[in-house]
Amino acid sequence: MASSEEDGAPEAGGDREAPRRRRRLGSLATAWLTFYNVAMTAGWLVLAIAMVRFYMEKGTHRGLYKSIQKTLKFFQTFALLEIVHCLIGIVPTSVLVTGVQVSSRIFMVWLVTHSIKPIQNEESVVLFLVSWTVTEITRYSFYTFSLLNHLPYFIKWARYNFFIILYPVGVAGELLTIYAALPYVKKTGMFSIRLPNKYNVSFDYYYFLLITMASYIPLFPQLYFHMLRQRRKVLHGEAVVEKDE
Ligand SMILES: CCCCCCCCCCCCC[C@@H](O)CC(=O)SCCNC(=O)CCNC(=O)[C@H](O)C(C)(C)COP(=O)(O)OP(=O)(O)OC[C@H]1O[C@@H](n2cnc3c(N)ncnc32)[C@H](O)[C@@H]1OP(=O)(O)O
Repeated sequence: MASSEEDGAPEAGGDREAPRRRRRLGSLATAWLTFYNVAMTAGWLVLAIAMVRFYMEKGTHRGLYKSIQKTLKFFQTFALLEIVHCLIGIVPTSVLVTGVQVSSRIFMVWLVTHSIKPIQNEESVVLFLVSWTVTEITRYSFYTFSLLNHLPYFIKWARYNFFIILYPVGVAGELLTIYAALPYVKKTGMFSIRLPNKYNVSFDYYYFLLITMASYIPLFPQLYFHMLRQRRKVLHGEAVVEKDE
C-alpha cells in the first residue's frame, strides 16, 4: 500500500509540495535523516518490546522504569538533534514547536523521573512511557518511509490520528508524575538554592515544578492544534497557515 509519492507525483489529498521539498534536500542530508529515523524507530521499538516483555514476565509495572531507563534516556536525549535539524533547515518544521516538544521530554526524563527515584514506580510514568513509545515508533517510521518515497497509508493515517488520544494521555501522565514528585521535592529541597549564599541567588525547585505544570496550560493546546492543522494538511490536503512561520 505504498503511496503515489513514489514517482514524485502528488498524493491525492496530501501535501503536494512534500516530494518537491524532499528532492531539494541534498543527498547527504537525506542520508543522515534516513539513518537518524531508522535508528530512532529501532530504538523506540526496542523500548516497546522491553516494556511488553517486562510486563509479561513480572505482571506488574513496578520496576519497569528501572529496567528500561538506559534505553529511554539514550533515545530521548538523542532527539535533541531534532532541534538542530530545524535550526540548520534540513527539516521544514518550526524550531519553536520542536523545541517545546523536545525540551519538555528531556525535562521529564532527566530532571523528574531520573532524579526523583521515589516516583519511578508511579502508574503515571507508565502512561507517558506508553504514549511516547507508540507515538515515536509511528512518527519515526512515517519519516523513514516518507524519505524513501514508500509511505504506507496506514502509517500516515496512524501518524496523524494516534496523537488525538496519545497526546492528552501522555500529558496527563507527565503532569501526574510531576504532581507525585512535589511532596518529595518540598521535603528534600532538592535542586534548590537557599539564601544567604555568596552569589545572593535563590531558586526553589518546588515552585519551578509548579510553574512548569502551569505552563502546560498555554503550551499544550498550541502543540495539539499544530498537530490538528498538520493532520488537515496531510490527510485532507487543506492549506494551512502557521503563525510562527
Ligand atoms: C525546561 C522545562 C520545559 C518545560 C516545558 C513545559 C511545557 C510543555 C508543554 C508541552 C507538553 C508536551 C508533552 C509531550 O511530551 C507529550 C507527548 O508527546 S505524549 C505522546 C503524543 N505525542 C505526540 O503525538 C507528539 C506530536 N508531536 C510531534 O509530532 C512533533 O514533535 C511536533 C514537533 C510537535 C510536530 O511535528 P511537525 O510539525 O514536524 O510535523 P510533521 O511530522 O508533519 O513534519 C513536518 C515536516 O517535517 C518533516 N520532518 C520532520 N522531522 C523529520 C525527520 N526527523 N526526518 C525527516 N523529515 C522530517 C516531515 O516529513 C514533514 O515534511 P513534509 O511536509 O515535506 O512532508
